[in-house]
Amino acid sequence: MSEAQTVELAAVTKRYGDALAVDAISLKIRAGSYCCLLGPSGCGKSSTLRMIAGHEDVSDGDILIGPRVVNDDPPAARGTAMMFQSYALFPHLSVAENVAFSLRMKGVAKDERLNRAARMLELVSMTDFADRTPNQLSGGQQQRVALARALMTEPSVLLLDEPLSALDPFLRVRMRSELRRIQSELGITFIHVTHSQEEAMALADLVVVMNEGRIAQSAAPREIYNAPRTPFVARFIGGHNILEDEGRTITLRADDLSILPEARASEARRRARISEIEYRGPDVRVGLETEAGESLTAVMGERDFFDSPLTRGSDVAIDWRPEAAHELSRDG
Ligand SMILES: Nc1ncnc2c1ncn2[C@@H]1O[C@H](COP(=O)(O)OP(=O)(O)OP(=O)(O)O)[C@@H](O)[C@H]1O
Repeated sequence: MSEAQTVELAAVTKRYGDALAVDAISLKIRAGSYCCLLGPSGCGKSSTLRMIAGHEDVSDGDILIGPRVVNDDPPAARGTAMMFQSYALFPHLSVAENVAFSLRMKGVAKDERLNRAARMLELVSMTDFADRTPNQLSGGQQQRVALARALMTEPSVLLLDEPLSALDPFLRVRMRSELRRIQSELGITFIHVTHSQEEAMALADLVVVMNEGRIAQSAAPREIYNAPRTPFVARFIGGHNILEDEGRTITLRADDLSILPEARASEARRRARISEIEYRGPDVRVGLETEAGESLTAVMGERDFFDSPLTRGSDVAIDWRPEAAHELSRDG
């Protein structure tokens, strides 16, 4: 495998005609790290990935891979490889031949290319399927083959565009841990586009949350979760309340909100009425309407909830530790 490389974006902009898809974003991705570009549909994450790959021109700004500006390099000269959402395997070739295909194009001798393909199939735990054709594989298996094929070119940066979105939820979680294992075994840089905050949290060293062509926040998953910077980030990653408190806009994790008996209202920060109770297995989500008309959510561990169950329509008091509140900046 090649050596891992840093990827740096310096004020990178993408326009399609008059439409601004990516708006002067700057970002440094450490060599050998796992980065997730996260955001809702249309926020510019795929355009960003395609510009790094060289499948899309940069309208403005620079893309650096390692020390080199690659804006004008063709995709094959960048040391990147791309894995797509649709696996695009050749139906008439065996798994081993699919994986070895890029080497065949380069004129590498058959023995050597099949040897290298075998090593790659071992990495993705597909050795036993080498002689099958793609239509004899499950979705998850096809995806491993596509991953092995992308890695055959020995990229220093692997780009993955929604690689798990076609899988059922069970397989998605399994492949997620496989991706992480493969990335740490190879030690190369992975840049993975997703709209799933759960996927980004589980995989990434660096989560880059995008909104309307800009970076809303880029940080380690725990920092994003514990201290979202803007209302957009807090809403998008979920599990947070946003409220006005003492002239500030603050965010509070739903599991940092304590529900107290109404009798303790004098020592609590808000009075509220329980509007909804949702059982979710490991925990229970409690919807609350405060006297001031705010809709808040508390999440309690399943056992804690049933130690002293609450009922819909009852009046309670709510409180939080001061250190659980984080002040938000404005969006944009
Ligand atoms: N080839 C194109 N021509 C014109 N506009 C485009 C093109 N590709 C993307 N766009 C627009 O640019 C914006 C960003 O698109 P992009 O595909 O990068 O977003 P995304 O975050 O990856 O969304 P999704 O998750 O839906 O793929 C969108 O408004 C989209 O409509």
